[in-house]
Amino acid sequence: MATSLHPEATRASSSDSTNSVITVDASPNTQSSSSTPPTSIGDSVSESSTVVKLEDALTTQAQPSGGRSRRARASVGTYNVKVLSGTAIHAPKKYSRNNGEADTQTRRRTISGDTLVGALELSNSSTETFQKNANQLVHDGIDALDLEWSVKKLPKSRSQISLGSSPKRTTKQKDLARRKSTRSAGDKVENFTKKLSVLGKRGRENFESGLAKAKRELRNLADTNEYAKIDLKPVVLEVWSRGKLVTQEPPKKKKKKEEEEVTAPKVEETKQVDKKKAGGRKEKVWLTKGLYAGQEGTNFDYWSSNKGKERERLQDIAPYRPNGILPMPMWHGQRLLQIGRDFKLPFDVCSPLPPGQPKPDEWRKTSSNRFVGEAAAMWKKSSLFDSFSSKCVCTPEVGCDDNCQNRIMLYECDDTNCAAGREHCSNRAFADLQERRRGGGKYRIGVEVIKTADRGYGVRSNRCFEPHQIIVEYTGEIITEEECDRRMNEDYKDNDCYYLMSFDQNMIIDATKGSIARFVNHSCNPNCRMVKWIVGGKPRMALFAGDKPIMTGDELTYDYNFDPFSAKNVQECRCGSDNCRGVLGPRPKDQKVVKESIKEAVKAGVKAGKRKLKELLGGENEDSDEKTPSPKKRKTKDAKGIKRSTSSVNMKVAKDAAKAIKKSVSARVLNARQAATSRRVAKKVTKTSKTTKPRIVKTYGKRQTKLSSRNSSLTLVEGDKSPRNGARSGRKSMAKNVAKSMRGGRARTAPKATGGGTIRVVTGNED
Ligand SMILES: C[S@@+](CC[C@H](N)C(=O)[O-])C[C@H]1O[C@@H](n2cnc3c(N)ncnc32)[C@H](O)[C@@H]1O
Repeated sequence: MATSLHPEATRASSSDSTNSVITVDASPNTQSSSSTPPTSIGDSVSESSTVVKLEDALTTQAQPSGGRSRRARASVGTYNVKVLSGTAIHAPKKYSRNNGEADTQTRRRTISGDTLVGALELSNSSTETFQKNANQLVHDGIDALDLEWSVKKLPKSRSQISLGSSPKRTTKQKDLARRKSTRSAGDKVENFTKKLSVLGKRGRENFESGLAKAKRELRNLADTNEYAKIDLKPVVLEVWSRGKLVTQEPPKKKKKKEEEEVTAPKVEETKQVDKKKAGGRKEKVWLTKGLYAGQEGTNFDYWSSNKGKERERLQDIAPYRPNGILPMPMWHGQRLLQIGRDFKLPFDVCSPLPPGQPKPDEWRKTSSNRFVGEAAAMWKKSSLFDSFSSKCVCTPEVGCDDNCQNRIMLYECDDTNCAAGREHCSNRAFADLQERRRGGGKYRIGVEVIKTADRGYGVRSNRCFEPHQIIVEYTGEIITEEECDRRMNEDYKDNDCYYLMSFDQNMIIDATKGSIARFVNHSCNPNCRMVKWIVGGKPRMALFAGDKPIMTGDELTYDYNFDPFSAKNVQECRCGSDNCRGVLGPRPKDQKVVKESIKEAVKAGVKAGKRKLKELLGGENEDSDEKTPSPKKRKTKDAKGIKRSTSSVNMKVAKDAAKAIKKSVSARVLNARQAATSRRVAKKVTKTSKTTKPRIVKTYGKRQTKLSSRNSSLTLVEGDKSPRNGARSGRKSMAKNVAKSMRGGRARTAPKATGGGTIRVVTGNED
């Protein structure tokens, strides 16, 4: 039966309090089991005298507390001597092994309480000091050993203990570490050991052995479950995963978040559940739905131009999906499906024309100009030859840009006339062309002949060209006017088609033997220009891209821009452009005149009528020598017969004048209409003349009127198989006209005037 040394100790013994240090052993000792005082001397002798003193002391101390303490005092005789003497630890184990808990408690008692008390009991004789010291020492011991912390709180294993020293410790672990250090080196322990020095040898031995045991116990307890509430798992908030630092939220924060999530609306919850896997990681949507899953569509800017029904139609094909600064490739595909666009494969991917295309038989190709007959000698003799020189003053820093003098004058730069140098000069189109063609091949040459549906042969591009880039040179034989006439009358007399272009210094390029450029057709909305340049002191013609780039496969065209000498022979244009003039050449001048003539006729008629009216009225005024009265005055003043007759005469004159105006206006309108009708008839004749052979010779010629114009003009002479004389006379007149126009051009010469050469093409109809 267990009794307590102190009323508090009694309470403690009945509880699991960690402070219950001085509880009495529950050993079945008969002496101690008896609640009655000792009846024999032996009994009393067996008890230490200090026990009596202790009893007294306790009694003295317990007296003021009343009856209960008395009972406690009465039970003093039952104190376990072993316990008090500090030998209880040597008691047989069977007495202290009722259960695990009791065992643990027993061990604890043994370590700190009983031993110390026993030691004190032996060494102290004074009851009061004993009491004080006992209490003090017990408390100090408890503090020093720090047994107040629950062993349950200790880590379960040594490895877990070592975690406490890791750089990232929890507060609990830190606290534990602090306590440990206190226990090992604190002041309390120091005081306590000082006090221990007053103990006797046996007491010290007991104490030391107890301490050693305590250490062992602690080590053992480290592996028990008693270290509860300490994080069993290592607290790792940051980990490296697949080369990335993954920071986990601290548990507190996580808990808080979880609480918030619980209160959040259910919809969000379900969303998160969708996104998250069981492991807590986000589900990779693209694994199941593809890389573009969840991507928003393009902003569909290209729809902005489509309004109304068109937009509705497109909406039906695929619903509008807004947003997206840079649409993903798939939306480009969608755009293609919806809007559609002409896709042109580059030439090196797709050969533009299938094999077996019809080729012009009569064409003999040359890639450079060649003087024939007297042309070369005449060319050199010309005083203008010396004028073909220019020097640019461009610097290498700036290069030959748009301000290059040579460029403005349509002179190509070369090593002799360029100040910028080859590397910095961009005014060498012909040299570039030569370089490009040197390797040969369709792509480098860049053009090929095609057969058009209704315009004979034509030329199309085999590659893309930048705006203003040189495409192909117009080359042929350079002949004099006389030679041109001879050829037309003799060599080409049976030809349907002539390729003669007025060139320079009264010379003509005959491209019958010439470059592919001769096949380039006319368009009222062309994509190219034929321009004459001075290259190395010699004029050369070439086809250049227009203001827009040219795509692979585009048919190349330029504006023939020829000026017909006669309105009778105009060839119908089949270029098919929106702004087609209807004829090969500029819009006939009298077409504009028609409108103007009507207007002018009306104006003139009105003017004439007014004049007549004035004359009538003015004559009257002159006769009277009076100031012209106001109509009111006159009314009141001249309300007589003469005046009346005068006014009636005036009325008659006015009527006549009005009639005259009417007549003249209607006559002029009639004239204008007649003119228009005659032109329509002439056009009809021309159309029919195209289909019937032999044809009338059509002679056109035009001098370049715009000095700044880079476009060449074309003189077209359609082949004629009608009576030779007529044809000859036609050709002669054509040659004269061309020569005249060219001479005129040179007379007013400015270098720019040479920019547009006069082109004269002699062609037969292949239809
Ligand atoms: C210099 S050739 C062009 C090559 C010619 N198509 C051929 O097969 O040799 C000019 C002639 O081509 C035809 N042509 C060119 N452009 C035309 C167009 N826009 N409309 C109708 N015919 C055109 C006309 O018959 C014209 O006389």
